[in-house]
Amino acid sequence: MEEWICTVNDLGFHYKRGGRAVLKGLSLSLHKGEILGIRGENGAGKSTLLKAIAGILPYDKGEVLIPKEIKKNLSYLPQDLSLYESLSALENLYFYGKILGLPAKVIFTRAHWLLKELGLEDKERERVSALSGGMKRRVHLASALMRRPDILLLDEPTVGCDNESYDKILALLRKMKAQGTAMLLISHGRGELEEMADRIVYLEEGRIV
Ligand SMILES: Nc1ncnc2c1ncn2[C@@H]1O[C@H](COP(=O)(O)OP(=O)(O)OP(=O)(O)O)[C@@H](O)[C@H]1O
Repeated sequence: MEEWICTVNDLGFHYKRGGRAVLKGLSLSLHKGEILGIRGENGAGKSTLLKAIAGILPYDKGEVLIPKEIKKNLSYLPQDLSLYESLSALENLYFYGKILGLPAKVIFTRAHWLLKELGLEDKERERVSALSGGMKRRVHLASALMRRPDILLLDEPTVGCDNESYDKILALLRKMKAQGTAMLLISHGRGELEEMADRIVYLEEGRIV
């Protein structure tokens, strides 16, 4: 049997506001090094599921099992951009590296590498506010990769991207996979899941069907 890295059993969740159950006994497993694609209609609960796995939402019932040493090395990329517009790409990455407690030298080495991989080496010192939407998406992804994660939770990583940004982002994700990172990937876009995922599951009515 394949080794799992994250198992979700019978997960239930409802938002206080709204009251309706969003996750209704959802179960899934993510295996080591795997990319698991998650599909579902708008409002099916995909983002809610990622937040519950990331530990941001306290679920009502069920369990999320992630080995302790892996849990410390989990990254979550939210759908909404979380960048300081008035800071440069490099300064944003410095900020995220500091949150992780990394030494400055390590931060700069990693940030330069990420920005180069994403085709932004000549934009390092530009304010984020001056970058295109696709370039912002690339910096946003880099912010979640300041340390190589064992598990990466991706909520629409290429939404609104031009072709170049899309290609750069997928190329970096492939590299991360080759380095052993497992991913849960939500996407609506242009065959991204077919291109990237080892398996695709469907979320419907709060469950995987
Ligand atoms: N903070 C919140 N408070 C109350 N209800 C919420 C909140 N966030 C999401 N919801 C509701 O929970 C349900 C699931 O939302 P969620 O964002 O998880 O779906 P999704 O599958 O990611 O949708 P999309 O594909 O549109 O991003 C929706 O009905 C949504 O309106």
